[in-house]
Amino acid sequence: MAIPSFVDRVKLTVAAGNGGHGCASVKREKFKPLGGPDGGNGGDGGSVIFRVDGGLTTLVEFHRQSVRRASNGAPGQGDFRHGARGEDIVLSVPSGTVVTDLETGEQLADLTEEGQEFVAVLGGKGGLGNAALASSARKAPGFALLGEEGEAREIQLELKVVADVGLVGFPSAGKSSLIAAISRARPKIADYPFTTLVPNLGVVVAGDVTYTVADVPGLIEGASLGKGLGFDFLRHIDRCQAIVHVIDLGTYEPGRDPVGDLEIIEGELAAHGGLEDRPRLVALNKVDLPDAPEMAEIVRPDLERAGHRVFAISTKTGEGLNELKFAMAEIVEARRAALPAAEPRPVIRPKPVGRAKSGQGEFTIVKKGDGEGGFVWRVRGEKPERWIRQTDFNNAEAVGYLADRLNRIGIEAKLLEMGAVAGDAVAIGGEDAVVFDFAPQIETGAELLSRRGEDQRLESERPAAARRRERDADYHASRNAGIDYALEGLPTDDED
Ligand SMILES: Nc1nc2c(ncn2[C@@H]2O[C@H](COP(=O)(O)OP(=O)(O)OP(=O)(O)O)[C@@H](O)[C@H]2O)c(=O)[nH]1
Ligand SMILES: [Mg+2]
Repeated sequence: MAIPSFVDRVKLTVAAGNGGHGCASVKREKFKPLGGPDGGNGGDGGSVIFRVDGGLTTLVEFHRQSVRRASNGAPGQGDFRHGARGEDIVLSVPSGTVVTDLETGEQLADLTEEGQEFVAVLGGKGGLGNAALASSARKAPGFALLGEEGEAREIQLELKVVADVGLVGFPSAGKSSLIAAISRARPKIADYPFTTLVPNLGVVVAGDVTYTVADVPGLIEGASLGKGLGFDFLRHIDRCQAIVHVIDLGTYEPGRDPVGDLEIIEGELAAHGGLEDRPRLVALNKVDLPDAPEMAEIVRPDLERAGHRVFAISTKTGEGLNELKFAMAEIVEARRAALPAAEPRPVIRPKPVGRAKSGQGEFTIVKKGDGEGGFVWRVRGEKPERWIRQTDFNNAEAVGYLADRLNRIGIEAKLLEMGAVAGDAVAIGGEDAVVFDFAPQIETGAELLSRRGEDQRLESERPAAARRRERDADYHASRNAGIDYALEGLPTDDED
C-alpha cells in the first residue's frame, strides 16, 4: 500500500460507544409475587482518547483507518446485574498533534507532552435501572432510563513539530544535511529542491545540554502566500524557541546571494507572523566548496551589522559544526531559563455541549413564533437535553419522571413566568428537539392566591412543591441513616 507523502494532517471520524439501557425488572421469587425492583444499570459507552506517545513521529497510521469507533455499554439486566462498560479506544499520536473540530474549526487540543491525554468523544452514559430509580416515594418504578448515544465528531489531526530550534532556508541549502551531521537522525538528503516534505527532527547533545532541531521543507519567495511547499510548513516553526538560517554559499542561481537569501526568508517569516521574538543564528553552509570561504568573509560583516551571529560551516567536512551546536545550546538554555515552568497538563476532556448560560444556570428558554396557533418555547440546557435522551417516551411513568425532573430545575415555573400558556409548544433541545404541548402541573403565585383548592389538578396530581418537600425529606432521612440510594428526581453524583 502506498504511504501518502503528506502525513502530518489527516481527517478522522471518531465515535464513542452508546450507553446501555437501564433495565426495568421486578424480582421474582417463589411465593413472593410482589418482589422489589431489581433492574440493573446500563454500562457507559467507551470513549475515544488520544494519548501522546513520544516514540511516534508521524500521523501515517491514521491514513489507514479513518473511522475509529469505541464499543457500546451493555444493557442492565434483572437481579441487579449492571451492564458492562464499553471499552475505550486509546489512539497514540506523536507529540505536537493539534486536534481541531472540522465542523466548527475550533481547536480542541494541543498535545505536546508525553502521556498527555485528550478525550475526543465521550461514551454515552448508561441508563439507570429501576432498582436505582426506586425511592420511598416511588417504590417500584415500572421504567428505567435509556442509555445515551455516544458522541461522534469529525476531527482533523495536524502535526506541528515541537522542537527547540527550527532550521529555515532555501531548498537544497543543506538543512537536512545539518540535522544529519549534528544528530543521529537520518533524513533524506538530495541535490534537488524540495527533498524534505515532512519536517525532520533530530536530538542534539552539546555538552550537558540536550535539545531538538527540526528542519522544514525549503522556503522560497512567496512561501507565505502558498508558493512552493513552505506555506503549509511555516507553522512548524511556531513552536521553536530559536531559528537558524541555513544559507547556501555555493548557489549559482542568478539573482541569489547569501544576504539576499536571508532577507527573502526573513520576509516570509514576517509575513507568517509571530516569530519576531525568536533569537536567530546564521549558518553559512558548504564552506568546503571552492570560493565559498571568500564569499563567507565578504558577507559576514553585513550580516553581523544586521545583528546576527554568523557561523561558516560545512556539513560535509564538519567545519564549524561544533561552534554552531554550542551556540544553539546556549540560546536554548537561556530561553528555557527565562520561560515559566510548564504547568502540568491535565487530561483534556471535551467541553460539555449546550451548557446553559442563563441566570438559572441549568437552562435557557427562548420564545419563538408569532402567537398564532401558540408560541414555541425553546428550552436548551445540558441537563434537560440529557434527560430527554434518557426517556422512554412509550412509558407513561418514565414521562412522568421526566416531568418531575424538568420541574425540579424550575423549567415549568420559568415558562409560566415568561407567559407560556397550556397548549403552547415546548421544544427541548436543538435540531433533534422533542416537542411537547405545555401542560403545567404547578401553579403560579397568583393562581395559588386566587384559586387555591379549586383546581382539579390539585386533586389529580400532587403539586410539585409537595413532591419536592417529600423528596427532600427522603433525602435527608437517607443521608442521616447513611443509606445511599438514587433519589427520585435528584441527580446522583454519577448522573451528572
Ligand atoms: N559541498 C557541500 N554540499 C552540501 C553540504 N551540505 C549539503 N550539501 C548538499 O546539498 C544538497 C541539498 O542538501 P539537503 O540537506 O537535502 O538540503 P535541504 O536544505 O534539506 O533541501 P530541501 O529539503 O529540498 O529543502 C545535497 O546534495 C547535499 O549533499 C555541504 O556542506 N557541502
Ligand atoms: Mg531537506
